[in-house]
Amino acid sequence: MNELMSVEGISKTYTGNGRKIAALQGVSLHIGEGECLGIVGESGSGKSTLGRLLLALERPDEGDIRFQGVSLTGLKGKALRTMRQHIQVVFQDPTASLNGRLPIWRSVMEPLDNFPSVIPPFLADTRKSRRETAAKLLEMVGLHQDYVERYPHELSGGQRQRVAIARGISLNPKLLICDEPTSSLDVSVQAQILKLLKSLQVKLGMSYLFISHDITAVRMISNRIIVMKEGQIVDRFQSDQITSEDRHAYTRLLISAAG
Ligand SMILES: Nc1ncnc2c1ncn2[C@@H]1O[C@H](COP(=O)(O)OP(=O)(O)OP(=O)(O)O)[C@@H](O)[C@H]1O
Repeated sequence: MNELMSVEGISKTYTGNGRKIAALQGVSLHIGEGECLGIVGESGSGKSTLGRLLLALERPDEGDIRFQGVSLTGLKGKALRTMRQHIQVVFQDPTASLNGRLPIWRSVMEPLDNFPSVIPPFLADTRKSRRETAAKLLEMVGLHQDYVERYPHELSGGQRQRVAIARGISLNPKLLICDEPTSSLDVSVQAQILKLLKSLQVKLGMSYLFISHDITAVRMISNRIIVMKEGQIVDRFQSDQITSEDRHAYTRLLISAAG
């Protein structure tokens, strides 16, 4: 499997209330092309910080992040913008990530409006019309095209997350960072969203970094899993090795807490 992203020894420290918080300490990992890497750990273990650094929204204090061999840590201006096209994100709370004053089609089109020259193969027939493009993207995430004219408050939580996923895939990214994408949803809706993410990954050949505190959700979708605790990686394994005796005591604790 070709390597898409590699992370070498990254650290990030924040200062809050006059004290230093080591959010990440010497984290190294890689993500292969077409693979889903799961990141699991309890609240505060550094998962979202890792996601923000991989999105180049923040820079690490130490270490390097490479995307297809190119270091993100040194990128600026146009080069950074171009790279962003390939790494997209779906956050936990679709209500916060969608603008409540805009019809759905405008939110879905936001990334494509920022990259007018990008024409993903699955949008080749529709790219001339923004509403048609949005309708096609909604169809890809299992929503009827009539939803293009609706507003976020008219949709359920699961439907809003589908809209956020439609926006996340719109530029045909190589990597989709999913930061707790199912955590705000009811259990039955969570399963549907995981199923959708899985099928889109196969269809579009994307890689995922799937971040969650929920080891059950992570194991359902990931090829490999990394377990984080207090800013460090404490365990890493293939998903089918989750019950192996080699698992770290903390991984076992997460599994037994999940029931
Ligand atoms: N901008 C910031 N300023 C100060 N401290 C921060 C900042 N961002 C994160 N932290 C701290 O860094 C640590 C790691 O936070 P992070 O959000 O990455 O963890 P997490 O595993 O994603 O947890 P959660 O699921 O609760 O978001 C926490 O102690 C958090 O309070």
